[in-house]
Amino acid sequence: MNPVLAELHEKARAVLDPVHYDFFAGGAGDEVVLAENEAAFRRLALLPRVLRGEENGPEFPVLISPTAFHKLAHPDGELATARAAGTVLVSSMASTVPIADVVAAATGPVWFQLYLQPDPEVTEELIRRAERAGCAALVVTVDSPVFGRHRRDLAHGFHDLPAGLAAENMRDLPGTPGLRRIEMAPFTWADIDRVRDLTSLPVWLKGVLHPDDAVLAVEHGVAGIFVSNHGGRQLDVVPAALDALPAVVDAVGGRIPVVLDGGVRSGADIALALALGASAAGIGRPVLWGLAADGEAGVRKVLDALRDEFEHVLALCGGQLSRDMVVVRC
Ligand SMILES: Cc1cc2nc3c(=O)[nH]c(=O)nc-3n(C[C@H](O)[C@H](O)[C@H](O)COP(=O)(O)O)c2cc1C
Ligand SMILES: CC(C)CC(=O)C(=O)O
Repeated sequence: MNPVLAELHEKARAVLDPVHYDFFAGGAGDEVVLAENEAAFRRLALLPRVLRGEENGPEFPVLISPTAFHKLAHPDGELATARAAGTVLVSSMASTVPIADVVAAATGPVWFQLYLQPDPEVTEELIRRAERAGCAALVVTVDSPVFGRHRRDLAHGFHDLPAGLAAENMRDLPGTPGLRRIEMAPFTWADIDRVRDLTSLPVWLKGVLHPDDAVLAVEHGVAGIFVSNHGGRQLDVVPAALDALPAVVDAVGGRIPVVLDGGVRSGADIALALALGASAAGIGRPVLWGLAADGEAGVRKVLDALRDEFEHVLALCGGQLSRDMVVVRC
């Protein structure tokens, strides 16, 4: 793990209310997948190429994956994250700052993460809010037909945000004055088609693990996919996100970009994801640790540390990353 990230994690653990720390840190079930996401990177190694001179590698290929409730981490919440981002920020539908304010504060493109809602008018209004705010894409999370079961939250009895905090995008939606609860439901590809018909924004899917679903995503005109197991917070029997990546990349065959998130904690992790065919890596918890430890400056430290380390790893790899450079450790 990058030492800056490790230090910010320790600081976050020390300053956060333990209930909120556990909400951020925890996973589903026995937290097997939570641990595996990081362990999968340790099982792989990179064979660097030599004598390549000065090759131009990819730009800093990191985006901020959507995480809920940033005001639990810091009073400035998503505003601090947006100010620090400087790269794509996928803003959670469950943000504690309305999406228009997130976009206004942002230093890079903002994409809106959407959980489709059972009432289509509610879903449409959320999409319109994202459009009006100036979001550059929609990211529909498809790995959550039901809520994950997080034992740490259940043990603490943590179900609701403290007084004064709310999922601000869920205010004053059709049919409900005031706040509406986020609902999960089992949607279908026809619902994705409807979202595509409703908006001219690029529509990404987040939470694809099966290669056949990746092919369906391409066939349904999706702009890109996130190979993700929701940071180990949904089904605790799936593979590590990194282990699911190569088959999805092969199925997609370069037709759309594939982002990997889950367990990315260093420049080497980013390099491994790219070598296995990801266009970019997403980071979830490290941003929350930076935010909790030091607000906007903390998020910036996370991104700067990863950028610096990734560039160093890339230089040591001869400026290029490809699958033939990845080997399994003995
Ligand atoms: C506290 C927390 C809240 C999350 N909230 C959301 C969310 O609102 N929407 C979503 O699509 N994913 C959500 N995720 C999943 C992240 O987008 C991402 O897939 C995951 O955190 C990546 O793994 P990492 O934390 O190991 O980097 C959340 C993850 C965490 C840890
Ligand atoms: C269910 C959401 C409010 C947040 C989420 O996706 C998560 O906590 O993993």
